[in-house]
Amino acid sequence: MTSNLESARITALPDEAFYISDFITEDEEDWLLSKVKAAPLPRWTQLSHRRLQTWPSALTKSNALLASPLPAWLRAPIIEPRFQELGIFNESPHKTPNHVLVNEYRPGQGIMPHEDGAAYHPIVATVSLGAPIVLEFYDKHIGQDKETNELATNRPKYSILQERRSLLVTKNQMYTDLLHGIAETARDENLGPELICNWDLLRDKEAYSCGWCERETRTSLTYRDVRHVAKIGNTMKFLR
Ligand SMILES: O=C(O)CCC(=O)C(=O)O
Ligand SMILES: [Fe+2]
Repeated sequence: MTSNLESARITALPDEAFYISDFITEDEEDWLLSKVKAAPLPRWTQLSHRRLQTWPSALTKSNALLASPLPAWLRAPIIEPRFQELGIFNESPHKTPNHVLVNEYRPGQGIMPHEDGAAYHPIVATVSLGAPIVLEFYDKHIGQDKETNELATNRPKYSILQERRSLLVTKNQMYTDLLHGIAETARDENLGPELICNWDLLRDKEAYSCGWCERETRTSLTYRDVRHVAKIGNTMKFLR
């Protein structure tokens, strides 16, 4: 896949991650946000620190997806043609994402460091809408830092600033060997070329020249390929 994405590579990272700041237009962003808002309230799962929609549906207990197409508004123009042109999912089992999470974070909200696990092929493509946010990556091992006595997981190993309308692709060891999370804060701080791995690829560095950014509501569309798809008629064994 990487040939078409090579200019978007985040070279400060040891394994594969790519960032495209202008992935969708402002009109497309407005339209996508209106589609997210148009979903009926029961589509949302309210968690304590964010809310989310799961398309086409939540995975079964055995981590299978019940075969069902993604809605048209999540397919075009993001998958067709843009992901296809970039070849992002060329190496994944179904050659296309079949599952999308819509996460909405208000100021002060976030997601605890976690890994996405074996249900998905290790490629994640995230489109950011509405406002910038910092995604942080942590070592998996919880150990004590000898100098500071802090738990190692308290400090991110890498930080990526995701601007609104951007695409972030992470794969392989970024997926399997690290945890990722979003701090529960009203303000992202320490923004600058030292700590933000994709600083050179940002659309608007000036906006962060003060070193911080006040959070506003940020919505993400997280595209992945679920490995196991259960066809209708064959679903009963997956539902058990
Ligand atoms: O909102 C994001 O960018 C991250 C979401 C995430 O990590 C997840 O839903 O597993
Ligand atoms: Fe995640």
